[in-house]
Amino acid sequence: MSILSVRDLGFKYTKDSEELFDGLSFQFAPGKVTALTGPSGRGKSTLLYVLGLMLTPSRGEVFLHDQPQSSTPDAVRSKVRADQLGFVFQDSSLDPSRTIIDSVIEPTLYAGVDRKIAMARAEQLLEELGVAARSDHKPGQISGGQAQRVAVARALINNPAVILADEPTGNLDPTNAAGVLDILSKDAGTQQRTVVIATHDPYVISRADEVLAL
Ligand SMILES: Nc1ncnc2c1ncn2[C@@H]1O[C@H](COP(=O)(O)OP(=O)(O)OP(=O)(O)O)[C@@H](O)[C@H]1O
Repeated sequence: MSILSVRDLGFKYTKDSEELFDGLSFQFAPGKVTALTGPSGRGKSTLLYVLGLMLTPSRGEVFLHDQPQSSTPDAVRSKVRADQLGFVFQDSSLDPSRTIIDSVIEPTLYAGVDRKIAMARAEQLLEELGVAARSDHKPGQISGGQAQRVAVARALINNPAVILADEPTGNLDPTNAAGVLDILSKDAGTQQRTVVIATHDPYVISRADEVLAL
């Protein structure tokens, strides 16, 4: 069974705009990290939004656990997103009024996880990502690179089947970039999680199990 795949995929932002993805068919390998590469403007970020069920393809289909997703009602898609997908998006800025730890556990509220269990997992993830000491701080009090690692913890908190990440190492120095990739790829292997990372970073590409070039 496949966790995440696309078939004959095309997407247009408007009726008259150029179609992206050229009828792409691809199965993302479960338990593996796939780097999504390609020249600027080819549609890497857009593909993450399509895979994340935030944009609907203009042709073809996205499958999660072999189930087609495009024609499902919005409420079902929201539930699938909350339960099965984790996002690390560049523009997913953290809520400035919440502490880091509250930002990380927020997705567990929608999934109905016990707060104590959520807190313990959040603390463990933050520690693995090297931001534990700052968990009671607010986003304005941490650096861009720390915020990026908090976003990774937030994406992993519900143990999703799929992680979709847009340049997750963009603000990080090589040591921290390696740490983020370690946690993403370790989790991919042990949890059979499918990880898709849109990136230009040669280091990320070299660490990925597979590469999909758009
Ligand atoms: N909201 C939008 N409305 C209309 N066109 C858009 C929108 N977002 C992106 N595009 C266009 O869609 C194409 C793909 O953009 P996208 O950001 O997915 O590319 P990318 O490969 O991720 O680029 P980069 O590597 O520069 O981040 C581009 O031509 C872009 O201008």
